Amino acid sequence: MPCEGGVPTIKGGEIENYTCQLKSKWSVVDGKKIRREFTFSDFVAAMAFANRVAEIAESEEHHPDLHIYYGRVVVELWTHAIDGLSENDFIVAAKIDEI
Ligand SMILES: C[C@H](O)[C@H](O)[C@H]1CNC2=NC(N)=NC(=O)C2=N1
Repeated sequence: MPCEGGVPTIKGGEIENYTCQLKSKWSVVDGKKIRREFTFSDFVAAMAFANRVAEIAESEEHHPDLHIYYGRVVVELWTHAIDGLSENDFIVAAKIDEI
């Protein structure tokens, strides 16, 4: 379900319960975002990955912040509507981990 507010943020020890269920190691930023860096051979490969992330974001109606560099993409997930983490962030992270 897309988030339009009205749900509590996932906080504290609960964040760890979610991150440890992800296949890869996402770091927690300021207790309100999760972040992972992906590396690639060049810019074209990084862009191709970013476009696959965009497809997931559109189908889930939940959109990460993407920082695209030569050979590197940084993905940050947080839920704007509640200014913190929701289950949607972990669902999208799990799908990105499958790319
Ligand atoms: C109406 C629409 O589905 C909502 O605005 C969605 C869109 N994508 C979103 N993405 C993220 N990361 N946070 C949100 O709160 C959010 N809200």
